[in-house]
Amino acid sequence: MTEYKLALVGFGGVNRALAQLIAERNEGWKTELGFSLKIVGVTDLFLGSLVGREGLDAGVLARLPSVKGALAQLPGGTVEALNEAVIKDSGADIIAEATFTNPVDGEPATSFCRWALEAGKHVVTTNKGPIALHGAELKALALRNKVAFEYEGSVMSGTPVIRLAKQTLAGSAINGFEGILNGTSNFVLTCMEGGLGFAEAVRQAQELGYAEADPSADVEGYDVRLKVVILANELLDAKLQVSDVSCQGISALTLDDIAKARQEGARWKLIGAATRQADGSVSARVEPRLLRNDHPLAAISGATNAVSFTSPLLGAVTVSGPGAGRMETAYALLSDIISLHSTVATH
Ligand SMILES: NC(=O)c1ccc[n+]([C@@H]2O[C@H](COP(=O)([O-])OP(=O)(O)OC[C@H]3O[C@@H](n4cnc5c(N)ncnc54)[C@H](O)[C@@H]3O)[C@@H](O)[C@H]2O)c1
Ligand SMILES: N[C@@H](CCO)C(=O)O
Repeated sequence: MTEYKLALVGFGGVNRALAQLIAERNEGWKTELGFSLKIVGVTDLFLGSLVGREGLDAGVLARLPSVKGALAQLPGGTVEALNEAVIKDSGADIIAEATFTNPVDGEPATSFCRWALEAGKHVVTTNKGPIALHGAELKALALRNKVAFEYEGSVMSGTPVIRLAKQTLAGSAINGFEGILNGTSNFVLTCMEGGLGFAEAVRQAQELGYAEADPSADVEGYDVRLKVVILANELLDAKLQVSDVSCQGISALTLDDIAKARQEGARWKLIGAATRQADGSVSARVEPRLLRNDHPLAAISGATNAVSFTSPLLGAVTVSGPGAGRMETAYALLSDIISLHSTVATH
């Protein structure tokens, strides 16, 4: 039975939920999944860092108070985030990277991924920055170092989209997609349909763990733009850069706009879409769209997301499920580990 040693980089909502999952389910995974996980390192800018080569108590970590330097209160912990040491020297086989998404240059997460891959460690991440901005380089680095680089949670949280489309829709010649790809903005629009103001709806999304560290990334569409780039490059072989995708968010929509749409049998949705053109190029955009109530994406409410892939063989194939949430996204990290385990097991 395999035991993977895991280091958690960024110990906010997602990696803390992963620690909770490990605390509650690790024993069962031995028989269910054929492996178990041992946390050997944790590092976080706010909480500090801690290495325990013999294994740290996942339950204690999951219950750690969210106060500055909290990891220094545990034996051997420090107030500094010793990211490089935890990534390279904690003895981890897998780095679970879940620091904040930087939509501008993907840092420092991209460097964390590079350090790990260069050191021969598998990387699982929910961070959209490194994939959208440096995905090709990091995938090549992983290949050269014969390790896995998995990022299912970077699009639609725990809902399987990337692997599902790449594996089970392989050969279907996907030629475009459109979707609701941001939990926060869809949650905000749903709240506003119920009469709640924009600022209060954003505050609730933050409290529920859906929003980015800077929620303007959610409501201005920048987060969706990263996801559109990831999906287009993965599934349409598009080689898009972030600047190729036009982007408009939902912050200009008022309660009046939303109420008027409802009276007319329609709903505002933030849509991310990409289409293969006749010349083979791929065009992509992020924009609020007014959808009639009978549109398949119109009924998607709250933090739920959905994406419809179009293929000449199948027509539209739509996947829907949680688009954000701490535990839902932690599950995506587990699904990445399951995937790398099956790859490692067959080599
Ligand atoms: N929460 C979700 O629903 C969700 C869903 C999908 C993807 N994601 C992505 O997953 C990642 C983590 O999300 P989260 O909700 O846990 O965010 P979070 O803000 O709760 O946690 C991020 C943590 O990273 C730490 N951090 C920031 N900079 C750091 C640095 N330089 N070194 C070490 N630690 C650093 C912060 O202190 C914080 O504790 C983000 O990239 C986010 O975009 C989140
Ligand atoms: N802030 C993001 C998290 C998931 O990527 C959202 O609300 O969709």
